[in-house]
Amino acid sequence: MTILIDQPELAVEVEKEVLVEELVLDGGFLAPETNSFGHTFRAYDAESERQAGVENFYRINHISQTYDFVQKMREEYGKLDKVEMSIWDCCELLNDVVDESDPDLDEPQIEHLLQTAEAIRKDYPNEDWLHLTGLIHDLGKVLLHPSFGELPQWAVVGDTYPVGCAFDESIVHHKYFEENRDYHNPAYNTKYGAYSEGCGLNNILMSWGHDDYMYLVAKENKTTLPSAALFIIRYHSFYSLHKSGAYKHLMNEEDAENLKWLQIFNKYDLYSKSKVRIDVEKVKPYYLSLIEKYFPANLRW
Ligand SMILES: O[C@H]1[C@H](O)[C@@H](O)[C@H](O)[C@@H](O)[C@H]1O
Ligand SMILES: [Fe+2]
Ligand SMILES: [Fe+2]
Repeated sequence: MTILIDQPELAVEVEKEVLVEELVLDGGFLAPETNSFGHTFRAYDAESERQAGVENFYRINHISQTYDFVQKMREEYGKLDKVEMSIWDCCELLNDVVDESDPDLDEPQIEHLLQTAEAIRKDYPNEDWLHLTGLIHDLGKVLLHPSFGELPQWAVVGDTYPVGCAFDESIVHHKYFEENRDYHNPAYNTKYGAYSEGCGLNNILMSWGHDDYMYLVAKENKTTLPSAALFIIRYHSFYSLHKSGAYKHLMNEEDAENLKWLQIFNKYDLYSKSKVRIDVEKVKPYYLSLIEKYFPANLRW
């Protein structure tokens, strides 16, 4: 936040400066340096109680996410014929869900949704669409739930990446791709593979999981959220792009614009992970009002 003060009298200027500082300190979101296990964030090789489980998760994920698999899942889940439910009821289903791919968090996922949204709210009080994006960005993890098909964790959570072209070295635990069938297929293992320069992310297949699923749900249920929100939901786990800058040759101009919002969003998604719980009942009325503004009462999932 920047407040410009034009030619103030000296005494008043000092007073205002103190005020501005306090506002920033109290109100802004401060990213912590370490996670709740005492490590830096996303330290996939650091010895910690979560390390072995997370690495095993990525081993199975990298072996199993193939071009064919993704095609089948998109087709099956694109039907949205599993459940009819409101956004908030879905959030509550995530009460029981813990994400096995995450080295930084072992709290139930509903806490992560609220922690993300509330952190954004501190820095962007007027962007209500971004608050709601925070709340729903991981809602696709309901795929783990029995009524949504009870998919295994490797097909729901973790970082995502394109299939149908070479797996970039910056992807977490890259070595396990050697056991992926597509790694040995010349149609899929070159820089462009099944794609072409600047074809746009909308035209590539991403490994299947909660991002693409929630994107499909939001789009097909005709959300009125802006396109940046849909982009954030769809690509927030695509760290090799938004953090490492890989795969930029597949983006088009619109992707480049939306990427700016995703990079803002990522700070709150990653660094709000903590053991400090949000009081669900206290913030619920605010989020219900946003859901009502941007979504129908019941959605097809
Ligand atoms: O472990 C995490 C978690 O599954 C997140 O929801 C996903 O967005 C991240 O990319 C991933 O690293
Ligand atoms: Fe996520
Ligand atoms: Fe998240």
